Amino acid sequence: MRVELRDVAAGYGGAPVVRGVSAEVPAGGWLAVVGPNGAGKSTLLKAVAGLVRSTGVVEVGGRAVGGLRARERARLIGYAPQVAVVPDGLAVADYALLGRTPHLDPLAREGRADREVVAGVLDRLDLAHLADRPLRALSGGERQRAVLARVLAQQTGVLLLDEPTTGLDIGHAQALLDLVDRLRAEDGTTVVSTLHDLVLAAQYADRLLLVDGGGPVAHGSPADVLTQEVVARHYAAEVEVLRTRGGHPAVVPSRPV
Ligand SMILES: Nc1ncnc2c1ncn2[C@@H]1O[C@H](COP(=O)(O)OP(=O)(O)OP(=O)(O)O)[C@@H](O)[C@H]1O
Repeated sequence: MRVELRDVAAGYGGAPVVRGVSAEVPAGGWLAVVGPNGAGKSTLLKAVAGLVRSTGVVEVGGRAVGGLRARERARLIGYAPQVAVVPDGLAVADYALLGRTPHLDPLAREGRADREVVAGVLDRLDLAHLADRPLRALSGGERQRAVLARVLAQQTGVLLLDEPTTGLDIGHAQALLDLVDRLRAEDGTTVVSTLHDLVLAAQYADRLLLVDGGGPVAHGSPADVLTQEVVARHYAAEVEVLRTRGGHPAVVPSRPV
């Protein structure tokens, strides 16, 4: 499902905190929104999710997000916020099952097929052994994975993931991004994510959008966007740009000797 943004501005009531953003993400594409703290990345994602007021065009599958009812939106778009508020007492599996709600008839209960979807997602996120554990009794990384389990159980054509790897160790971060990548390749799921980790962003996204001060400053392939000068200018960081074996740029901090 294609995502299209044209001259999008969004904010919280006062002056827009992000503006002038245009991007097209084809079905099965992965756009990573990167940029320094406070640049407007999360706000942009919320605008695509229809959760903050925006102007310009935000379309998913050719439909304006602002015109969709909440239930309809939840069938098309799965959104994982950077910091999710979760019902602490709920068990992991029951929480993930909430992701099936938009697919149920009103008043209907989840059926076997829904439980199977959840079991599959928990398995793939290494959460199966924690299925009955209340959310309050999870580590930070386990909790983050539970939030993603709910969103993946929603089985939407578009995934909006705000810093999905925060708090995850390198193995779980990789497993999560591999899983999302598989959904993208096999089901044509379209992904828009924010990612602070530029090494991961360059390996998984096919396009990067660099936002600074609320506006887009670079847009293109990871190799085009992640140059030493661009990163130095917009992050005020001393970095080197190495290459991975797969040819992806790997931005690493360069400590003065
Ligand atoms: N609910 C809100 N009300 C008012 N201003 C907000 C709100 N949320 C964020 N902002 C402001 O909007 C600007 C952009 O914030 P946003 O969270 O989009 O940045 P970000 O690029 O995701 O940052 P980070 O990398 O730190 O997560 C910041 O100046 C922030 O202080």
